[in-house]
Amino acid sequence: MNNKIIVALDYEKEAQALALVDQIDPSLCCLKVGKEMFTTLGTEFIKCLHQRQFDVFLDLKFHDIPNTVARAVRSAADLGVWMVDLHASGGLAMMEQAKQILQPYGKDAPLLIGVTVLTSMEDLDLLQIGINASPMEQVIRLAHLTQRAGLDGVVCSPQEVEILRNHCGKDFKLVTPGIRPVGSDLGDQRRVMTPPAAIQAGADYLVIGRPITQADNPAQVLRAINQSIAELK
Ligand SMILES: O=C(O)c1cc(=O)[nH]c(=O)n1[C@@H]1O[C@H](COP(=O)(O)O)[C@@H](O)[C@H]1O
Repeated sequence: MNNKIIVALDYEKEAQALALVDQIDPSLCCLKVGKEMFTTLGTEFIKCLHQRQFDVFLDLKFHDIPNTVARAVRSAADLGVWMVDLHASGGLAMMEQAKQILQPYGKDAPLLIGVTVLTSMEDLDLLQIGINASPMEQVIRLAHLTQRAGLDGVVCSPQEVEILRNHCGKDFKLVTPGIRPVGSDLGDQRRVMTPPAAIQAGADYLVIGRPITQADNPAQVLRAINQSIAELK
């Protein structure tokens, strides 16, 4: 898996998503299907992307009792997705059970990733939900818990990557949304970095949505971002 870019296909309609997908090559990026498109289109859409040879990150951020989450993760594995995620704040038992259910899949199991603190959140947002810690402190705490449960990595903001790399080692996957090329709109993202800066900090994968999907020429923007990363030493 050499692709560093995961394009977040956050579109209302299948035709909009396929208009982009059909212009690009699977060597350029992986694709993320999230709550909007999965709720509208379901598993058929995942199969349609697999037919086009793309690796798919099923981003449904499971968060429930251990039994329910583990069974949902097994369904994702049966779909053949490359990566699936759950909220690390669901706790150790939930994450351990989800990891456990993937054992029979061996090396065909999807990467199982824990979401730490959403990239849209800052100190005050955490305080409002009763967490009296900075995003950095909370991300580190949840990353340790995720690693203890045996998961493959975490979703965090690019701003936490450098420190997490030291805490969690080189093999722990760091997946970072909150990516904004210079000059692009922040939208609801708060803890952000540019694509080259996130890669230089040590991110394994960059999740990028609107800067690509809302562009006049999404395929061209994707190629430009890949180029900006390829130029890094
Ligand atoms: O798990 C995610 O992918 C995710 C976690 C997070 O903390 N922040 C975050 O933005 N995301 C997702 O990453 C994508 C970012 O999209 P843009 O803000 O449009 O680049 C969206 O599909 C979000 O659902």
